[in-house]
Amino acid sequence: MTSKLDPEERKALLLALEDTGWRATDEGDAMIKRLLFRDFSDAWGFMAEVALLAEKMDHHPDWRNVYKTLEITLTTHDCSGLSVLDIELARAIDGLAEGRGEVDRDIGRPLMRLADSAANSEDGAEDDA
Ligand SMILES: C[C@H](O)[C@H](O)[C@H]1CNC2=NC(N)=NC(=O)C2=N1
Repeated sequence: MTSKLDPEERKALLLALEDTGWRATDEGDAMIKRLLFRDFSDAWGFMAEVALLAEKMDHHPDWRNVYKTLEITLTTHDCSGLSVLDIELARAIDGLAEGRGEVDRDIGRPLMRLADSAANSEDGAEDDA
């Protein structure tokens, strides 16, 4: 069973991912990134590659595609929060997206606040920031 990242680990790992455009979601313990592609074909091609990777990792994104935009949400359902698998998938997605999708960095509050709030709470289960 995958476990949630511990607060120290979490802070270090999430801060690095904030640089590549990952943000905290408004609800739940999850992170989100929005990519803008040239057209639907490029977005779908990218999703196909991520899907194969996710199958290999046995860890899957929650996502929403509207025409050429793609919103990817990562969380680990098995532990209701962020685990090392989300970090690994985020890094792999960032690698695949390089030079392809334009990152929308203005999609909500920073990931750092998510990292901080979990580090300060007792069990890290809720983020009420
Ligand atoms: C049985 C299988 O390993 C699990 O259901 C995996 C599949 N993919 C998953 N993906 C995500 N994002 N979270 C999970 O908890 C998860 N669990």
